[in-house]
Amino acid sequence: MLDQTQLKHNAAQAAIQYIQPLLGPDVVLGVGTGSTVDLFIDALEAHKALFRGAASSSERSAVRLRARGITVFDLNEVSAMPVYVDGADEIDAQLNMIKGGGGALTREKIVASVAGQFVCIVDESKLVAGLGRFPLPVEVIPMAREAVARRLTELGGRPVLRDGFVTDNGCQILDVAGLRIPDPADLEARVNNIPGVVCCGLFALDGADVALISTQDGVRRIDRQPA
Ligand SMILES: O=C[C@H](O)[C@H](O)[C@H](O)COP(=O)(O)O
Repeated sequence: MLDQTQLKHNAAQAAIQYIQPLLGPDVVLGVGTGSTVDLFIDALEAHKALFRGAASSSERSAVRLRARGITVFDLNEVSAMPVYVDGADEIDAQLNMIKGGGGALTREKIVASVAGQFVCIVDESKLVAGLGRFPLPVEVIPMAREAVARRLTELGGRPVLRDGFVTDNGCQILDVAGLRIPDPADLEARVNNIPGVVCCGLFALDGADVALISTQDGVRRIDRQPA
């Protein structure tokens, strides 16, 4: 029986295999944030001669990348990247996700938007029939926090401030339990439209293109189906 760390490790290794044909001397990879991505970064070190560097979705991952000898580029220096690799807190079979358990959701969405494809690496505990058990992280501008919280309550949620946490963008996170999410893209648009919201952790308008889901029986791949 593999434990969760071993499952995450296998997902990270599967991502290394997946990206290998995409590597080249000019290639900058998009690298996400979290404990699964930490293992991906560690595995990436052995291949660092085969690509130019990485653009990262957090200071945490940037520090780890540099410690492994991988050059980290400011996203403003990067006009294209073939692939972005990141974890998720929940993912459904349509490859909609909830992300932001580590608070990096906004930069994750930005870096992913530059990439040709989003490869999501998770262990099987993250695969759900419907999103919403994991409280939705919402990054807010601090002066708008209470106004945003009231609007999220009107949407049926129970927002709770992530106490003492400041994002890489100097903002705060509301974790919103209780939301019903029958249509993830619709809710993503609605939450992102609330004044004072920087970004919410739903990734449905642009979900993952490929999921590598690590199970006790091996890594299962799901490709996004055309709409
Ligand atoms: O902000 C954090 C990210 O969205 C992570 O990708 C997500 O929380 C999953 O992290 P982990 O791999 O540690 O479960």
